[in-house]
Amino acid sequence: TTETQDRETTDGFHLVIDALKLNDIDTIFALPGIPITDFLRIAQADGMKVISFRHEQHAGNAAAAAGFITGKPGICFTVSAPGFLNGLTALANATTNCFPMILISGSSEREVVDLQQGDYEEMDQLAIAKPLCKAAFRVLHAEDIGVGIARAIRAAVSGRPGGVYLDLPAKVFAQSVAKDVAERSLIKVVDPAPKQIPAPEAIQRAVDLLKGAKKPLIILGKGAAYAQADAEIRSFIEKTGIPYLPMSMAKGLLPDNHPQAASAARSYVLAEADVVMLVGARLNWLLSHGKGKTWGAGDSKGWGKQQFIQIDISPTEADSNVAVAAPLVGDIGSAIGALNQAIGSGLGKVPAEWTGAIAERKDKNLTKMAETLAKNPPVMNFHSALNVVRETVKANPKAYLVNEGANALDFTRSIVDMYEPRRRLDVGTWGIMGIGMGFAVAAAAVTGEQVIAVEGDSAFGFSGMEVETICRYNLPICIVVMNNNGIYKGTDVNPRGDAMAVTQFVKNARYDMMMEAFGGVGVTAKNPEELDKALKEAIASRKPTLINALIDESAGTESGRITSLNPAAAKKKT
Ligand SMILES: Cc1ncc(Cn2c(C)c(CCOP(=O)(O)OP(=O)(O)O)sc2=O)c(N)n1
Ligand SMILES: [Mg+2]
Repeated sequence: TTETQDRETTDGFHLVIDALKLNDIDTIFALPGIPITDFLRIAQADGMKVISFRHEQHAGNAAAAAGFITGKPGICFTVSAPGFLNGLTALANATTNCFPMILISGSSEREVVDLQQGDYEEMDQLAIAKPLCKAAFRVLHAEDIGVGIARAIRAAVSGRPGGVYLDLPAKVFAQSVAKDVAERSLIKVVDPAPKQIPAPEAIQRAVDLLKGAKKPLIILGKGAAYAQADAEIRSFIEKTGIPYLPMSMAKGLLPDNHPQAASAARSYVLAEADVVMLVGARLNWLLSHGKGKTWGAGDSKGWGKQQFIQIDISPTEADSNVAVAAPLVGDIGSAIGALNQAIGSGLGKVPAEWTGAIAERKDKNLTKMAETLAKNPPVMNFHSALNVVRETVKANPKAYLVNEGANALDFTRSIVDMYEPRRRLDVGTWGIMGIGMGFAVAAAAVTGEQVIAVEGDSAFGFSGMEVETICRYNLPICIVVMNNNGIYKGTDVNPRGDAMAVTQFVKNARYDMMMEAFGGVGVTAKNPEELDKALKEAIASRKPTLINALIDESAGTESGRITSLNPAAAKKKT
């Protein structure tokens, strides 16, 4: 009878949930629809936290950010074909950022897809996902769900973390499986991200290089933040006294106002250092590929005089751009731990000429910044607005700071200091717009902490509809839209005058009303005092809030810090 049948069988829906729960995964970021709606209902009824979004890209971004924050793969569920494609951008971005996430999409039946018979939302999703992510698997039988989830978890977090795709054709969910078979089919993954211990000779080679350095520098990448080896890293930096530069999402590993922080003398230390230790930082475009003017080389393709030590989980990362004199392959916790072991109480004093020269430039630049921040121009600009955010984050160091835009990004990165690890979530290696609300929802949902999202008005537009998601779950997120009426600025001109210029938006748009539309708090801030008051109220109330900060539309530059990446516009034909 169905009674006995129920007692003895389970199904694919429940096997997916049991496999995730068995591996301590309790949160799913998703957008319902055929064939996953009932799965999401059952998961929610079964006690999983299911956060349902308005566009799959933001559900995927939330999964990626959850992965970066927790070290466990974030889970994103989408419908087939168009839903899957919407999730792909987040999956590819997670893979580029080395954030662990698993995109699980329902898909059409293999026999129909492979014969191209025109199924509902027919697409060969596995083949399309493969080149864009770290690993991709498909499960055809419910009793393989345990293996599928286990392999996806291990692939997402072991070695270099990244995005994994898991394809579940619709009928797998409904397949029934005898309970005892189901029990045996589930896998609790043992040690999904095994330590990779660096070889002693690699440690010695690095120590010898540092010992001989006159101008050593450490660069901390987001990999160093992700590693959650915070005490080991801090101890190595303080024991050696070596100046360090945190890349954007490594800010806060040590407090940005730490005496050895060299960010305020960034261009000087990159050009002048003689031995540079990269910790979870790749020598990609963000570090000018390790060559050219940034590194003190005469011509743009020339190599500087630096000798590089590179701590990376992947043995093939070394020499990707310039020679690496001391590759240190292993997980960052093990590598830094072994280095701390090898150096005992330290490496001897860093030459005072070097630390003195850095201090001089830091003081000069910080004094100049303080003067700029102290100005209170009649029309609020990035500096006077971000001075308020700077003080707010200093007073709330555990708050997560989500940040995207161009000027809104670059000025926030240099003006708003971070004091705790993994609290700054931004556009990452790709410099992608649209991560804002997905990252903010993940940070708030996974940690319960206050989130402050500093958004360019263009950047906000990519995920703005998720304001409804934020209100629906009543998340402690305060969005500050840096409203300068456009992409980069609001003053662009269309020479024909028959339409707004291509980078302009509606003047003084009322983004705050979007938040009010869904029951949140909307505020317009015309000056720093109003911005400060609204931020304080948002943090005190922990209510979803959007502050529409009106910023001087002529402030800032095209593309912010990366203006030089714009191809030179063809000279106008005279
Ligand atoms: C997905 C995507 N689309 C477009 C871009 C190009 N882009 C875009 C569209 C930016 C928005 C800049 O405008 P904003 O209003 O967000 O910031 P500011 O006005 O403060 O500079 S920054 C940037 O690199 C991108 N990086 N990512
Ligand atoms: Mg703008």
